[in-house]
Amino acid sequence: MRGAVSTFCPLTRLCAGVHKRLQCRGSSTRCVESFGIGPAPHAEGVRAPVSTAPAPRREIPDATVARLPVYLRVLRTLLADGVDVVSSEELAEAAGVRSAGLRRDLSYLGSYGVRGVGYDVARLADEIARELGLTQDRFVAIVGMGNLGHALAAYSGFATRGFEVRWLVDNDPAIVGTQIAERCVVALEELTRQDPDGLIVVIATPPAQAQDVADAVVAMGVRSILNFAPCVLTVPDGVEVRKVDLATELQILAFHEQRGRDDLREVNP
Ligand SMILES: NC(=O)c1ccc[n+]([C@@H]2O[C@H](COP(=O)([O-])OP(=O)(O)OC[C@H]3O[C@@H](n4cnc5c(N)ncnc54)[C@H](O)[C@@H]3O)[C@@H](O)[C@H]2O)c1
Repeated sequence: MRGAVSTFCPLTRLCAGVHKRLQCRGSSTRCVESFGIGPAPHAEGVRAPVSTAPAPRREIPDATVARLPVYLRVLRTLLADGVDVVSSEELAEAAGVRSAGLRRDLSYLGSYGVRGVGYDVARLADEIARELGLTQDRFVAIVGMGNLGHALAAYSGFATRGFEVRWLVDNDPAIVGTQIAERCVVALEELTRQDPDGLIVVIATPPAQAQDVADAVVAMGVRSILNFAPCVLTVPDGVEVRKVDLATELQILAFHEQRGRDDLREVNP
């Protein structure tokens, strides 16, 4: 059935070639939805598959997920500048990626743009935000209000990307109750009494305390942790931990720089 619709789909004609570019997988409904052009009449004798079942979730590679926030940032800047449509080349250049890679990334979302026209900026931004789970309110709790915690609390970039820093947490009685970045620091016990829905916990404690903090917030129902402490956290299935380690990034840069120098020496001994 899917093959039959793919072969005879009248949208090839109606979309003036766009449908081919979509590499139709047999669903003209999907084509209509992808381009927001409204339902199309179907050729005689050809029936579009009608399904009310939700489309199966497509696996998205981690590398693509990592680039989606970059695309979203660029798209929101374009929106703020009043740009309605952007070509894949323009979007790719602004995001610092190749346009073929960008098109492949966006194809995982079912976004193929319109040939010769480009992507609808607002629509694509919405799609990416939805895919990233940013249509739900997200709150951040920073645990550990030392040097790093202070810097993170003062960082305005969370709010501009839709993350409200709601809780600043420490276990030092000298710090609990003080104001940092116009917020009152609370004890960890206070945080664990809160609703975990939409909460992401940032751990900025010394490594020796990070597992205890992770255990406490997992027990309250938190499912997302961003860990700055240089240690491996053990968490149950269903809890996602991302690790940030600037020193590791520097080591990777050092590795590539050394490789580059070695390559040059091989060319010009
Ligand atoms: N990933 C990175 O790139 C990166 C960069 C800088 C620092 N770090 C790491 O971030 C962490 C914090 O660094 P820092 O310089 O801010 O340290 P810091 O000593 O200045 O601050 C740590 C804070 O954590 C609090 N704390 C300790 N145990 C706690 C607990 N159980 N509950 C709540 N609060 C607790 C302390 O009271 C203190 O205020 C360290 O693990 C450090 O190695 C990582």
